[in-house]
Amino acid sequence: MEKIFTFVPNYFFKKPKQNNIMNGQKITISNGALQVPDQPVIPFIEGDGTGPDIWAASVRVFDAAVEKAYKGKKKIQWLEVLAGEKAYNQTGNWLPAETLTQFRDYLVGIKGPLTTPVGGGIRSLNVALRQELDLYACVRPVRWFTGVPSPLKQPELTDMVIFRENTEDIYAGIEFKEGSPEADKFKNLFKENFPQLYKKIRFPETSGIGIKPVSKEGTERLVRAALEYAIKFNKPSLTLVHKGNIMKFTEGGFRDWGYELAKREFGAVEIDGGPWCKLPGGLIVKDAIADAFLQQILLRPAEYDVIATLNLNGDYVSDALAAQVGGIGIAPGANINYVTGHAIFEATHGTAPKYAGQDKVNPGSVILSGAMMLEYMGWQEAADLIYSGLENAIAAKRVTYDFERLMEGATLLKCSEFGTEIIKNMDGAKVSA
Ligand SMILES: NC(=O)C1=CN([C@@H]2O[C@H](COP(=O)(O)OP(=O)(O)OC[C@H]3O[C@@H](n4cnc5c(N)ncnc54)[C@H](OP(=O)(O)O)[C@@H]3O)[C@@H](O)[C@H]2O)C=CC1
Ligand SMILES: O=C(O)CCC(=O)C(=O)O
Ligand SMILES: [Mg+2]
Repeated sequence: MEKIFTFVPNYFFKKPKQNNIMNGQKITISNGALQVPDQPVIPFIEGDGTGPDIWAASVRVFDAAVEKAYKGKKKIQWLEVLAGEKAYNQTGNWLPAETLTQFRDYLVGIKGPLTTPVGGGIRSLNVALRQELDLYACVRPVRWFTGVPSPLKQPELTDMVIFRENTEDIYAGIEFKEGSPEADKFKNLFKENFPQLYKKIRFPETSGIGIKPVSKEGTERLVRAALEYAIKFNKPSLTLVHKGNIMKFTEGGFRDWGYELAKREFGAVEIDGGPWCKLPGGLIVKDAIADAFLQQILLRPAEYDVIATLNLNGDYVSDALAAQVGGIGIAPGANINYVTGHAIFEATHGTAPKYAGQDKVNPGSVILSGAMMLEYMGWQEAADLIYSGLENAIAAKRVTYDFERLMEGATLLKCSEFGTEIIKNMDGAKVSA
């Protein structure tokens, strides 16, 4: 992967402020199980754009939920780590090595959104974090909370969990810029070795070139995680989403390797000669071509439960599905390596730069990502308090601009006020998560 570059030596800049984590301990993993101390140190990245507003609201919610659930017995010791514009301004480096070290050492972390310029400039820091820590599964649950405005007549029928492959595909960042010496060199190599294929490039002189690696190994670990999730939560189906009719050896490979894994490791047998198959417990493994899938999720969402897909498809599907249940203001996610236990939780949305510094946007996605993190840590009671606080705030129609503009009779709250509203409404009632 392309390295994130440093322009200026670190010592030239002031050191980032360190939090007081004196009493904190590391989360560890033993025999595949997380060991979570009562005062875990959790690194966080505030994020660019609207990130600081969202983080300020979210961290108050996390602390209040933990305090209310455990009455001081448990407490998160937050450790700020730098990435993005704040890191560049303070250290001259967009993604300091220390940040990666802290996420590696402390195992579980959370982040706000980070800016990626279009066209030139640095490559995505979000993608870099996932690749450097090998967080191969991007897990994005999509479900409707009662009262959230939605363009669908029956938004409650959309209840899916996306498992997006997070380390391969065109996100590997292997690209050659049109007109560059590297592009010319690559095209010459290609022409020499595959003259017939080279002829298929419509405008070879003016083409930028990208490479799309998709491996059996990468597919299998992602599909395995999705199948294990589907079995654990008794889901009726898993759908492999791909464009394998066109990209036969990458997206088509993903589909074939997914089915093979289901049969080999999970005992699936073909239904009516395949390719759909069924696990002994009844779980159906099926597949859908990505374009058709995007219309099916709107027209027949109830037919889909767990989705396993490649990196780019997963990116598109995440925002499309989020829109069905209220938008990306309320779409959480996690980047997880289920073998090492490393995980970084983050929203599906980006920095929403036009709203930066206005204390305006919905902090719900980061707050729900934090609730996912608490569940991952086994702190279910605190997570449930967050779910109940959020559901009650929405039921009272006291919401941020994205919901308020679509709800009748709603009260418009700022980002920070919505955080406070969630805290006030944590009633401890067990809700569906
Ligand atoms: N994981 C990450 O850190 C991600 C980073 N990015 C980066 O973010 C930057 C901006 O990307 P962009 O394409 O504008 O996408 P964004 O997700 O940042 O914003 C697009 C639109 O989504 C809505 N939206 C986003 N966040 C919220 C929120 N918290 N509450 C309510 N509505 C919200 C807004 O809609 P409306 O205008 O209707 O109010 C906003 O204009 C880019 O640099 C991109 O690379 C993008 C995605 C993920
Ligand atoms: O890294 C980015 O800027 C975009 C990432 C993204 O869209 C996503 O993770 O969903
Ligand atoms: Mg995206």
